[in-house]
Amino acid sequence: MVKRIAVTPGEPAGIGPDLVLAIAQYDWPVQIVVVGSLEMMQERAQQLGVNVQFSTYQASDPITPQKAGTLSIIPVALEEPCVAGELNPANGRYVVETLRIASEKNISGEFDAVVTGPVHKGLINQAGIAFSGHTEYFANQANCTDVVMMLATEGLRVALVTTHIPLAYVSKAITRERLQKVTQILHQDLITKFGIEQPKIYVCGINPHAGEGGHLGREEIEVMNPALDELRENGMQLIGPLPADTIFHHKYLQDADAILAMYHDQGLPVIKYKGFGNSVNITLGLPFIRTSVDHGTAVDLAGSNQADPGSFIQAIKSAIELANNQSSNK
Ligand SMILES: NC(=O)c1ccc[n+]([C@@H]2O[C@H](COP(=O)([O-])OP(=O)(O)OC[C@H]3O[C@@H](n4cnc5c(N)ncnc54)[C@H](O)[C@@H]3O)[C@@H](O)[C@H]2O)c1
Ligand SMILES: N[C@H](C(=O)O)[C@H](O)COP(=O)(O)O
Repeated sequence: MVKRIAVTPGEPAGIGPDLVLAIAQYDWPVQIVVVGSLEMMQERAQQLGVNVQFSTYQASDPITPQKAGTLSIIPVALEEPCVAGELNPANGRYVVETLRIASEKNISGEFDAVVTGPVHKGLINQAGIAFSGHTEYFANQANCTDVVMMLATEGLRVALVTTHIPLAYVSKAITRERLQKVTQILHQDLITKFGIEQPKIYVCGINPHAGEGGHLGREEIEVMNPALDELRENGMQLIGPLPADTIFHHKYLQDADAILAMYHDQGLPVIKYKGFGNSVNITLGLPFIRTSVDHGTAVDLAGSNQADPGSFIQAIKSAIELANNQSSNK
């Protein structure tokens, strides 16, 4: 059966709309439906010199594969007109509304996945909405207490125990319960979503040199080892905690199905260095499939035809693959 995928362009003043228009230049084996402003998308297409025929999405329409040069859209009105490259906090509410509609339609089963373009977290907060990221927003919409952010590129998957929180809160947020929950979700999804029979997960320490036997921090000894030992007793293959500065050595990577990093800037700089423009951000533990790009809003490039659509294309391909795997596992 043909799958139906919702796509949110994200921040309208950034490159998200440009990326959506770029993927609309190709045929896809799924129906792609944009959730966003029709006027803004038409204006951006004109600015970029791209020809796209828009049609309004109807849930009752037959689900047909995406044809190059066309786009189906669920129109969502901007609060104020958008100029590419000029961030306007007035449109923060519009961005969140597109995410609300996309998540609602995924939770209800009308759609098989959502692929998100980049949003500007600061601007949404300036609009008066507390927002730290799609990961946390979708978890909240789906009533999930624990979800996992994982970025993947050729030869490397990096998952995070904590996501968008200040560094000062990280150590306290890594409790035995949180570490175990994240590891369990990662282990389970590597099996069910990625077809790895016996996943090997390499776990980073929190402190320099994984605490150096307790001389440079005690979280590894007091929290991490007992949490990981309990999971090992249930048959999980967990290696670590290892020093984060050496865990990304080729010797370990060739054996690892995923690296579990303790915080955002411990794991993501490595994968973005290795695969920026080709990596995909996948939220694990949600009741629906969600993938995204590995980069931000790149407001400096909006409307300029210079945005690289590589990561967005990978995010769409990955969503299709995950949706197909999900069907064959049912
Ligand atoms: N998935 C998401 O929603 C997501 C991901 C990361 C960052 N962000 C947000 O994006 C905003 C801007 O973040 P930033 O400036 O740190 O990162 P950024 O990725 O927007 O930009 C960093 C640099 O990379 C370039 N770049 C980014 N994407 C590109 C592409 N597709 N093609 C060519 N060049 C590209 C930009 O021009 C810039 O020079 C922040 O508000 C951040 O929170 C959102
Ligand atoms: N942490 C992500 C990154 O650096 O690429 C990014 O901020 C997006 O996160 P969400 O998918 O939660 O919006």
